[in-house]
Amino acid sequence: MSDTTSDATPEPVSGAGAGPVVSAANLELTFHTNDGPVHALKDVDLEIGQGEFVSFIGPSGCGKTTFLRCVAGLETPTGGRLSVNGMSADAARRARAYGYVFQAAGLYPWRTIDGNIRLPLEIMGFSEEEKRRRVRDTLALVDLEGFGTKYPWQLSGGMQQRASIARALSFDAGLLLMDEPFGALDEIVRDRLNEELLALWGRTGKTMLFVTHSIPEAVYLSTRIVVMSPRPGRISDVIESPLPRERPLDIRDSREFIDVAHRVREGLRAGMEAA
Ligand SMILES: Nc1ncnc2c1ncn2[C@@H]1O[C@H](COP(=O)(O)OP(=O)(O)OP(=O)(O)O)[C@@H](O)[C@H]1O
Repeated sequence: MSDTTSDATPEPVSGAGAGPVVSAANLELTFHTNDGPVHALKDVDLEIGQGEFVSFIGPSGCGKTTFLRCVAGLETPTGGRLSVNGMSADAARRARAYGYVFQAAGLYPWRTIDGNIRLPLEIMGFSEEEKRRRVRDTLALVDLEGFGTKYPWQLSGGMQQRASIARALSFDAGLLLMDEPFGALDEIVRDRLNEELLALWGRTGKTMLFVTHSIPEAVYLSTRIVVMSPRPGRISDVIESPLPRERPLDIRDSREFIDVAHRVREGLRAGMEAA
């Protein structure tokens, strides 16, 4: 939809109602390839409530991305049930129930940062005034005020990833799907973005699904950690974090943090041995 065709502002899409935001029961996905079937997900049972921060951790190829793509309605499960905001994942995708952040920032190089954040708003037909307001507000949320007129290549990797998060937040979906968004960044930048993401989650109350390979990142960010094992991708442990929601970085030195990290590591090891 062009921005000149509508002055109306679409309904917000953040309301998920009282039920779980994501509900998966016996979820299965088998890819049929030339080399035979690939069992990417099997017997996945998981409910994720409004405002949770859930990380998915597991060895390469255990189905983390596939699960996120199922929630996003980008893959069709071959068995079991899945609902997102109480509807099918496909209906939730069409209702723009989520923002998606990928490992690579994926910004269009020919658009400014403003222009990149505007893109989903243009597609969704927000009014010009609303587009301006939302771009301004989301730039502020990710601490990029003053960078809207820059092009992606003029920003550091960490700033580009913040812009990509702003783009996913701009239409105020209640659910944010993040697939290793900080995997390519150095540790210092990653630490800072982890702190910022936690603060942003605290301010917005969104439901977060976050894929990572890093145990400290999963433990630092999450209210729950889903440990997955490979061949086929199953959930081998779900760990409730005892950490408070307010988490300074040095919480990583605390006993509770080290204990949760230890349990994640044990879960990963047990999953690998069982596979
Ligand atoms: N479109 C596809 N067609 C066939 N096989 C696929 C497809 N997408 C994923 N797979 C396979 O499904 C399995 C799960 O892949 P997935 O990308 O979900 O794993 P992952 O846990 O996210 O891995 P990584 O941590 O390396 O990103 C892998 O064996 C992968 O090769």
